[in-house]
Amino acid sequence: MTRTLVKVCGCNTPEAVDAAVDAGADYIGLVHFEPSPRHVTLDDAKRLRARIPPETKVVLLLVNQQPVPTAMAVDAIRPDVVQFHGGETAEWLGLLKQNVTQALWKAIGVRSADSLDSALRFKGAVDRLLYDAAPGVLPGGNGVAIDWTLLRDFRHQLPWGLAGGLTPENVAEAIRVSGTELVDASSGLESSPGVKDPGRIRAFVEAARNA
Ligand SMILES: O=C(O)c1ccccc1N[C@@H]1O[C@H](COP(=O)(O)O)[C@@H](O)[C@H]1O
Repeated sequence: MTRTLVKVCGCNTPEAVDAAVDAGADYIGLVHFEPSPRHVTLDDAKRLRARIPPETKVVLLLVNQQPVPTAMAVDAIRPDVVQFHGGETAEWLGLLKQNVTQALWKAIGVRSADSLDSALRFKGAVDRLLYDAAPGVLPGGNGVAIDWTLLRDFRHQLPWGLAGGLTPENVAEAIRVSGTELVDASSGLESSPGVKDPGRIRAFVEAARNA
């Protein structure tokens, strides 16, 4: 049985970061996007990053940032992964990939099987695709699930992961149906928008591990 990788995203306090580390998450996401209730400034992100041990990977989430702010954020935080969750193009990400050491992930808003075909344009430009619901109020973090069967039936050409509306209650089923090797959750692990619940973080990691 393969071990499913687990990302806990939107950790914006020391308590949330510590809960995700203690639960054994593989990746911890820091959201640097002002409209989000999970936004952290670069100074706060740096402080949170310092609490994360090397065996837990840090993912910096950016949305439609220009090249200079992107470089500043990457230099300041030194994440292991940069996750792009906006309308960033394959061309731009391909250029960026030549200039940074971090792994690059691109979130894809999935509406239908066509979304998966169209995302193949990111082949060579990013290291992983993260399938999420199509943008709603925010570009992500809306707690909306996608049709997991689309992923099971697709011939994947890049490493990929599943996001969108995952919770401790549905993650085992999501892994079983989609066949994903990585799950990513944010709003489903909260007691209110932007407030992580340590108990739900623990339950999510445990449910994913036992799936
Ligand atoms: O979490 C946010 O506020 C956010 C803001 C802007 C872009 C992405 C965001 N979150 C990411 O969206 C997916 C799905 O989240 P959810 O589990 O449905 O809440 C995940 O990668 C979040 O990190």
